[in-house]
Amino acid sequence: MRTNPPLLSLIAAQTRLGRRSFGPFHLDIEAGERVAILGPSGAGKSTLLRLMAGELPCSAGSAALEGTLLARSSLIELSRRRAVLPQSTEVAFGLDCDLVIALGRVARHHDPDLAHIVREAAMQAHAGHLLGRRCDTLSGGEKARVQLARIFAQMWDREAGLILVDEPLSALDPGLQIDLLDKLDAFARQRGHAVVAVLHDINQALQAFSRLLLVLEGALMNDLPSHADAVPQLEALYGIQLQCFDDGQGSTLVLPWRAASAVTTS
Ligand SMILES: Nc1ncnc2c1ncn2[C@@H]1O[C@H](COP(=O)(O)OP(=O)(O)OP(=O)(O)O)[C@@H](O)[C@H]1O
Repeated sequence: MRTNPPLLSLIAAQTRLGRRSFGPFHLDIEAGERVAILGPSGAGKSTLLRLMAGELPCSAGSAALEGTLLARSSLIELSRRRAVLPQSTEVAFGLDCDLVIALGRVARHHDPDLAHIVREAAMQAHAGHLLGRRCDTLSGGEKARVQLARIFAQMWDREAGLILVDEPLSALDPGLQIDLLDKLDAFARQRGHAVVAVLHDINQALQAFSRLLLVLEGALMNDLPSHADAVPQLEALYGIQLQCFDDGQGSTLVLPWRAASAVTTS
């Protein structure tokens, strides 16, 4: 019998945006898990992530972090236990990158290692060379690295927390995508953090994540292990055919092939 509550627990959780309702979502995230959220554009992936983060309220059901309702947690409490990298993060007022990364630690009253942690977090996110630069002068990929460094700084000296990221790699070149995904994984593994990521790249999800949440039309269509067996559900999710390849290291790679409707009519 389990004694501890799950790291994150959504129980029939629903939320609303305008007239549209999302959910009910019913799922647990356990400490140290690697979970990818996949689905077509506009399906509700970011909305689910924001519900998990406590950024959107539950209109029904509940969302709890380690047994405490998100709605009853202060922002300072939440920032100690979970970090969020949203899809777009525009920085106003031309702040320095150092300051943007340090914002990850703003909830701490006493932070004697701040400068060291900001520097180390920047190095891990390949943003060390950007320290001292104004954030509003950076390219999209450079901004993404600074924001990832902010998350690293926030969760640097925490254990078994939750990292929620929304398309963290989409502005990066392929080499940096692979490298930063490895860095995020290593960072989280060293500290026992769970990672939940909204992704558009099915191969990244299959290779670097152990569980897939498939979201369609505002609802959770499937919650299943990240494995070649998930390919039929992925095809149904996107309405495409996926050709599968063995990567020679025990994982499956997929190539989007054509729209499912085109297949049936040909
Ligand atoms: N404030 C809002 N009011 C009304 N509708 C909204 C609001 N914010 C988002 N939506 C709509 O809710 C739906 C889900 O949005 P969401 O950002 O969760 O989708 P997504 O799956 O993350 O999409 P993408 O892959 O394109 O980023 C979209 O149709 C979007 O237009």
